[in-house]
Amino acid sequence: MAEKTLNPFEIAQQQLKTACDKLGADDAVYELLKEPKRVLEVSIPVKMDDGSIKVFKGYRSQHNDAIGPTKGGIRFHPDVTRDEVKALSTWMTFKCGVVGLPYGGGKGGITVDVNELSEGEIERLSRGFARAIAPIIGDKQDIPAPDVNTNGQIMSWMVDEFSKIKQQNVPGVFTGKPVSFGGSLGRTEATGYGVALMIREAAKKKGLKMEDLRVAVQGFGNVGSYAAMYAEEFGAKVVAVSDSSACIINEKGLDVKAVMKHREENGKLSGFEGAEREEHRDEIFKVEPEVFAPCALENAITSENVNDLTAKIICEGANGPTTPEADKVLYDKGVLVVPDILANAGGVTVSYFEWVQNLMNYYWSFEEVQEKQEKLMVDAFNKIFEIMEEHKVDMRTAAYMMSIKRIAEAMKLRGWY
Ligand SMILES: NC(=O)c1ccc[n+]([C@@H]2O[C@H](COP(=O)([O-])OP(=O)(O)OC[C@H]3O[C@@H](n4cnc5c(N)ncnc54)[C@H](O)[C@@H]3O)[C@@H](O)[C@H]2O)c1
Repeated sequence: MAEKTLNPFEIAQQQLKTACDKLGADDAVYELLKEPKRVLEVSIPVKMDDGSIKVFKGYRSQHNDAIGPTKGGIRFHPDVTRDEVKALSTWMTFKCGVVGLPYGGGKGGITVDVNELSEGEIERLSRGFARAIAPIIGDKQDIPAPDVNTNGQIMSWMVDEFSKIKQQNVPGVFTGKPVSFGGSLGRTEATGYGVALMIREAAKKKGLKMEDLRVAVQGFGNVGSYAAMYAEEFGAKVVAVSDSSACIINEKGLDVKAVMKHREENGKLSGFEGAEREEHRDEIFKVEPEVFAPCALENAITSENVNDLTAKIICEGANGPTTPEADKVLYDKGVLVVPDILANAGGVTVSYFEWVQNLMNYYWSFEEVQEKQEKLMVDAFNKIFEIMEEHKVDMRTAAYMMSIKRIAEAMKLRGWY
């Protein structure tokens, strides 16, 4: 049966309520967190290449700033709505809280199909959005970053526009910039590296040795490819990876760097010569590994395929890859699901490092960045694992509980309740 689709903001509010109830939090905590503190809706006029004017709708939601400035990406997509942006900003509050970053959640978006725009139109739209949200953002106030269909170039235009308005250079107001323009080394690898770190820690808890692990990774983009590469570097065998084009399988272990090279040259996994077998992309659910890492899109593991999975560990590189129904089945089967808000927090963690480096104007080596990321994420994993065992809940609920407890304490100290 197909799962019920809920408005994303209603889902975020439900998850918040469950965790607040489990924590026994004061009613005021739910009341303070159930709605963003501020949502700005803007109209952005853009002069198109043909001389006409088009007006786009954009949003910036700042969910909670009890712990520090708000932080979260900006997406350019036709499906962007006010409620989606509000939900994503709520989830960012939890994600930052999980790794203990000194931020609350924010998110922004423009309702637009970028495929219909020229590069010049995208630049004018990006600069227009930066001007429109300039009154409420800043390196000590709200720090946006890239998300779906936005990138380092777009962040650079926005930094330039914001700096012109403020009449000073403010590189730390946006993260996800190219390394040559104040970005951090290690950011490209960060999310996948974090996923592999979480696989390693989860395996330790399950009493499994990395050398004995067979890993399958769904999705071979930024997150999936680096998750597979580092899992292999930590000693595991990556037996299958998939993308939209195919699932490639090698029981003896794929050479992940060779797969990355093939994907770079051909734009897809299909046709990789080092595979024993090439199947339909959904065969990834049937390869029976010890670890499954969904790193593609949301709603990948559903009640329809959850019973095909034999993995003992699921590490969610993607956002929202497991439906609530499938999550319950996995919990009942004793599968350890490392939740998205922890497993893919490497990205926002290194964005935080980028911001710190911008504020200091002093830049770290790649090794220093990865070392700092490892410490933050492994500590967070261990703390959440303890909460999970103490309260006999799944790891997702434990992660929400830890995060909400931190925010609730800050709100209490500020005298908000
Ligand atoms: N990039 C980051 O730093 C970051 C951080 C946190 C969370 N995430 C989340 O991770 C997920 C992936 O992000 P990304 O940046 O790697 O995106 P990406 O566009 O680089 O890669 C997505 C990959 O998924 C594949 N894919 C799509 N549909 C598929 C299917 N049905 N079966 C198998 N493969 C499929 C694509 O072919 C591609 O290889 C998203 O949910 C994103 O929100 C990304």
